[in-house]
Amino acid sequence: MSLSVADLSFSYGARQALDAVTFDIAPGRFCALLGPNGAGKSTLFGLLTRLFTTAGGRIAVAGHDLDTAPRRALGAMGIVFQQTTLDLDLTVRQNLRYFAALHGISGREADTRIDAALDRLDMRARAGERARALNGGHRRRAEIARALVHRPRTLLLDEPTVGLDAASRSAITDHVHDLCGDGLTVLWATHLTDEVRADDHLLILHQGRILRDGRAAEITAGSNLSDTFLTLTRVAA
Ligand SMILES: Nc1ncnc2c1ncn2[C@@H]1O[C@H](COP(=O)(O)OP(=O)(O)OP(=O)(O)O)[C@@H](O)[C@H]1O
Repeated sequence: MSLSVADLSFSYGARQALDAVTFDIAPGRFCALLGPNGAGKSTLFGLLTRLFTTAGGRIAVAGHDLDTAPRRALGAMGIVFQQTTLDLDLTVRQNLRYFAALHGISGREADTRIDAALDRLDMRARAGERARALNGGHRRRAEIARALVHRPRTLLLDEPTVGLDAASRSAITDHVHDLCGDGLTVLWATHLTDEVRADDHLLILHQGRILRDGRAAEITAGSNLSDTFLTLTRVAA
């Protein structure tokens, strides 16, 4: 499995944010983690990226246990956080070069990888522009390209379309779906049902618990996802 999470629980003091969360994502799959505000998506991302830790449960990335082999596990992961982390005064290429250097990649090898990552997001023509000059959608694409430079096996994105207009949102959702299939696995957190496709692996998270885990089309069973999601999250509220 590309990403394996078993029996993960987490509390902020008395408030339980995750309750025995368990799922596996197969290599090359796009997995949508769909949950309303407060479902626990960011908490799960915090644990996956080791921003914080919890005593119980287990996380493995590309077979590497996050507790016992954190460098390998984190090295197999690309991460795009909700808030932008580009240096707005640097060009797109400089931002990616800086990130590559942090991973010990420099010189011609870095440039080759950066060009390939920018091509995957259709961003090569923007490489020389300062991040500040880009619109929100292109900044996000630059960040996604940056997260691919070290060739991760699994890409995590925490609500990557927040604050974007409809056209940029749809373009980024398409781009990231296109990234899957050649071995890259994606975990995409969202509260927007229109970002999920029928063939996606879908996890519905509500109040810290996984309510559904399967192919989106099977979960909706002919109904539309928005209705299914509202019904599920209303019933369990
Ligand atoms: N630092 C904190 N201290 C206390 N409770 C917190 C803290 N961070 C989150 N919570 C609570 O934990 C639960 C899960 O929050 P989390 O931010 O993980 O959800 P989310 O699905 O990412 O929501 P959103 O879409 O609003 O970001 C919520 O009930 C939230 O109020």
